[in-house]
Amino acid sequence: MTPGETPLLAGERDIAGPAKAGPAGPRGEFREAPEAASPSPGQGTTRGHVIVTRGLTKRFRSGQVAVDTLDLAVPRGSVFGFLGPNGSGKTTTIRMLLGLVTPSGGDCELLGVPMPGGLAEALPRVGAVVEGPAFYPYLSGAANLRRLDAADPSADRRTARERIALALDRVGLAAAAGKRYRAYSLGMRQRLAIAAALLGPRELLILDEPTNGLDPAGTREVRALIRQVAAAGTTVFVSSHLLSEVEQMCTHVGVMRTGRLVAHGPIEELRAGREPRIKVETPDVGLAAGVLAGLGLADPRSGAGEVSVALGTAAPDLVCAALVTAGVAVHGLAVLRPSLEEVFVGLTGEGFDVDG
Ligand SMILES: Nc1ncnc2c1ncn2[C@@H]1O[C@H](COP(=O)(O)OP(=O)(O)OP(=O)(O)O)[C@@H](O)[C@H]1O
Repeated sequence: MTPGETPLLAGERDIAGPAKAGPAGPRGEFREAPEAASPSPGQGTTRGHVIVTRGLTKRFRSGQVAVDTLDLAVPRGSVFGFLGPNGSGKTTTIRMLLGLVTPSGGDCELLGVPMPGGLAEALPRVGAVVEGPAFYPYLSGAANLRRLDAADPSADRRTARERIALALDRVGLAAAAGKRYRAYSLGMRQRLAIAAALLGPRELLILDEPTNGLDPAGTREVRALIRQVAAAGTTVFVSSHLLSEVEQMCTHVGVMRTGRLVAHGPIEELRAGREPRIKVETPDVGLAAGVLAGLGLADPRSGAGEVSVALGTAAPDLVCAALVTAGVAVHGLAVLRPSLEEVFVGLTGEGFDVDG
């Protein structure tokens, strides 16, 4: 959210879609940007990407470059985590995608349609929880959705009732549909915002920091909902400043830092790109190190009462057996896989605030 901007509802990040706006690879290899060449606008649909940007840039009048030559490609069917610390340009990017902010340079394409020219075609197929109208505290969840739906010129009046019921059901609020909004928990409020974004069939759901300000229970609710929405076939593009959150729910990730994309690709490939290590806890560090070296395991690191090496393709049980056979007192043995954070640090050369 832009500094100085006030949420329409206290304590909450509002709302909803269909993505409103004024003029508003499949599993490729994980790599560092900018070498990760995105498909050109116009290639998005053929390559199965729902969002494609090329050189997308936003320089505000103040001179601030919020987004700097962004090349992004979001595969259809993914849950794409748009990760970066506060102020790294995530919201500005989303606003440009939805036609809420005019880019200063570059191109973007939403669902295969060049923006902003194709807004009218693309936006009804996109749900977004970025900004928008407030929910009314004294109206029920269902009544709030009826108001939003009635205000959407692209929505079909004849199907409103069933679409609203379906949306409430999808977010698990069917039983609380008649309850006043002000009685909703923060998690329920955010789920209602997502329901508002799902009032029609959407190919893409864009969520800007959907768990911001939520308690752990609300966060879990929203995460579970995102997984469900994705499992039902909607691509989800979700921004977050929390690495652990992205790691838990996303299939792909793009990492922003000061307006630039510093890495992007499938999370699994990112993890797989790092070699596991095996750590032995033992009072016989020297002896253990010798055995591990004898097995051809490289990159030894010794500490007090422990030694670790790169595991490579060796089987941990055989390593353990070799240690024991050689007389090493094995007090503990663990295969360590680097956390995503460690991988990012390796890729970007620095870490960032993962806990918010
Ligand atoms: N309207 C604006 N005018 C001037 N600068 C802006 C404007 N909107 C955003 N910025 C600046 O652009 C940079 C990127 O902001 P943006 O909101 O896109 O980041 P973000 O990653 O979404 O962070 P947050 O989660 O805190 O919103 C920040 O330095 C911000 O202060």
